[in-house]
Amino acid sequence: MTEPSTPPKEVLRPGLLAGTTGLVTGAGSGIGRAVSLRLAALGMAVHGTGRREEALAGTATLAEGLAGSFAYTPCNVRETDAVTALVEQVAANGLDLLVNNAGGQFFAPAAEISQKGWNTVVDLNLNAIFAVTRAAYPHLKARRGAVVSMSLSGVDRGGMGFAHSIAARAGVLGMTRSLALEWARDGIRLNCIGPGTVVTEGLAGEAAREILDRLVAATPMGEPTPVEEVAELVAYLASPAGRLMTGQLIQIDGAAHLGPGLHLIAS
Ligand SMILES: NC(=O)C1=CN([C@@H]2O[C@H](COP(=O)(O)OP(=O)(O)OC[C@H]3O[C@@H](n4cnc5c(N)ncnc54)[C@H](OP(=O)(O)O)[C@@H]3O)[C@@H](O)[C@H]2O)C=CC1
Repeated sequence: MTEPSTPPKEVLRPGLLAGTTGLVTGAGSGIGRAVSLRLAALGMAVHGTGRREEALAGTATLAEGLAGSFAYTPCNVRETDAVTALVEQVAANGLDLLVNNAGGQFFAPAAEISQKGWNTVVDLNLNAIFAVTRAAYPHLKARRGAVVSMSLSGVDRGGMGFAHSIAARAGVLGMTRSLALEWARDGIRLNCIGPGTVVTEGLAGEAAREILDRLVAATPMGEPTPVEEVAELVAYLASPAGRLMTGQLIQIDGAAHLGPGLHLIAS
């Protein structure tokens, strides 16, 4: 059998997530937008957040006509009180899925990361995730829901150029595994996804071309991870088929985590 040149990226059945509700952070771009659109296509009522209203509005436009829906509220997830209030508002009528996707970092050798820069990245990629997840807990418990947190390929082995981000996301992995235990009898499942290189806004420009080329060259399968394939994995984890999957780091990265390492500075 010959392989199709463009493999199908959508394998889940229509209507799979009808009647469910989800919250996606960072829903206005990249992976978060693709995840939101796929969940809505499968019937979920998705609520998205992020700082830029126009980006969220763009996702809403793309979601028009899908089986589910996409609504949004701009919010900075680093503002703990605001994001906690948002979770309460969104989850008031039930919450089946939380996708902790908002995140990011700058690439720098650790010796050049200021304390403020470190704190900013840890606030975004760890502290905000705890705040949102803790606020979501009673609502997820009521619906035996799921949490998916976007991490990095190779997060458990380290990488050069983003010590702050890897430290934060390794913290999220530890939190995920701990809460998978604490909340197991509540029926709440928590997992991390580790994408390899994903060509989104941050890596799509000409200036980022060299970084992208280096990352793809360090990926044994020799290609970046399409956003649609990350989205399909999130939907799978939200579905009944993922019922017994919890406490895991699932790397969707063309074996990048087994390769030479995805380093953003030279050794
Ligand atoms: N692209 C890649 O190669 C990889 C990405 N990842 C991770 O996947 C996730 C999505 O990244 P990707 O789609 O590529 O990148 P994007 O930059 O497109 O997405 C990041 C999203 O997070 C939102 N965000 C950032 N800071 C905040 C904040 N303080 N409050 C609320 N929202 C915020 C942004 O929205 P806004 O600016 O409007 O606030 C944006 O929508 C990130 O956690 C990223 O680190 C992991 C592995 C690889």
